[in-house]
Amino acid sequence: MKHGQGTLYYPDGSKFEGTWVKDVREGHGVYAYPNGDMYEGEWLNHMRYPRMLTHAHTLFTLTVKSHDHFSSCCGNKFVKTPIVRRQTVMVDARPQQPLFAFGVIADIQYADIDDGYNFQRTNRRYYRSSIELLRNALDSWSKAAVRPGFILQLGDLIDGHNKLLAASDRAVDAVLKELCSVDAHHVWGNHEFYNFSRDWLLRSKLNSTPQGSQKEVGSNVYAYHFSPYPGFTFIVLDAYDVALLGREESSPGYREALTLLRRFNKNDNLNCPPGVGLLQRFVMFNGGFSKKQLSWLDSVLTSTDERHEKVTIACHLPVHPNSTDPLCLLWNFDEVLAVIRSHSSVVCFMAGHDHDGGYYFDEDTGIHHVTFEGVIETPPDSNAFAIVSVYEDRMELKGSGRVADRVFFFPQSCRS
Ligand SMILES: Nc1ncnc2c1ncn2[C@@H]1O[C@H](COP(=O)(O)OP(=O)(O)O)[C@@H](O)[C@H]1O
Repeated sequence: MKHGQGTLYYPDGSKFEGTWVKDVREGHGVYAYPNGDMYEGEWLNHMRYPRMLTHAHTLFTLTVKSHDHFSSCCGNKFVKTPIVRRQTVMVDARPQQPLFAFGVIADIQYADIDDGYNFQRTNRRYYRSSIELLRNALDSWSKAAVRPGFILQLGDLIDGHNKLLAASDRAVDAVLKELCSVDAHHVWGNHEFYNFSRDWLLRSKLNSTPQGSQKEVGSNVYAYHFSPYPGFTFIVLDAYDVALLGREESSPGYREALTLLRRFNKNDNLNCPPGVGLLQRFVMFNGGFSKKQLSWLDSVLTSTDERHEKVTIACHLPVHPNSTDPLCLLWNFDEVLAVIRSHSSVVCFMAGHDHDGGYYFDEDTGIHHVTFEGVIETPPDSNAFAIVSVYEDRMELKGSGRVADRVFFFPQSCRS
């Protein structure tokens, strides 16, 4: 990961020399283009600073917090030097008050059991205290200057261990009781399917589809969209639409997913990743989108493009390889990237699943890909949640604990 002062040489012959914050160009830097052009100035979220300020009338300074525990070399081309702890950037200050705000939390994985570890035994898991961290998040959201209008719960609400202990109902009731005071939009993750069938989930309180849009994609797919504020749409996607999880072994859906998975994964244990690199994503605890869901997404985005809206997508599995460990990537990530890249309205893609979190700004499209740090691997004395304040030209994410602060500027093409 690039963090601090350094120089990166790009394959096209260009070069950036300046400051990085968790792989993102931020602060002062010089970009040399292959044709000899140069830009020296301030950078934020990978973007040249003046480009983002074309609409600004008044300016104020915003201190962006950065974590100080990442500082390693990227191949042999990144020169590591001391890291930046804080930086001051300038942002458009016209809309002092956000239009609205929302909360985000991922991978709570609550279970009333003692602490444990992930499969590789590299990260500790705090099953029992994860519900306490959810309470911290709810308390913080309730005291925010602009209270979140809704919460994006990015999946894996309770842990698969509950199934083994016949405690699934008790655990999900306990967590949903905490969430009853907020308008939560629930995304489904692999642990939902360890505990419950797809039919059960569709009939449960974990189905947060708004009234009226129940059958838009098809009766068995859990995907919908909603608009909390004029000009802004949020889309919840079903990452296990094509998957072994949640399907009866005798069903056509299971057989179709098994055929696909077996093409890439020859291991007896299908949770054991095949090969290296991006191939690792072909494991049973991941899934993908059907053609039906992709074409529904395409049609929703066609409408949001026409209305010049800003779209945020919520999904359990990340879809950009640079925003996650490849082990956690959606099976047909390339197909969904092709769809969202063909539309101008998508500004942000939010996911969970990879508990270490990740972030990548796709410069070509202006889409921010954020993977949220998981509550389950967050020590009881820390936190992992965010509040996102939405303005006309940007979203400001204020992270707590392991979640870093970020500013997501909207691409020019989205601005009305
Ligand atoms: N390399 C692996 N080989 C075999 N099984 C694995 C491997 N990695 C994970 N698993 C299994 O896959 C499931 C999901 O893995 P886990 O790391 O617990 O995912 P999550 O982060 O969603 O909790 C678990 O049942 C785990 O034991």
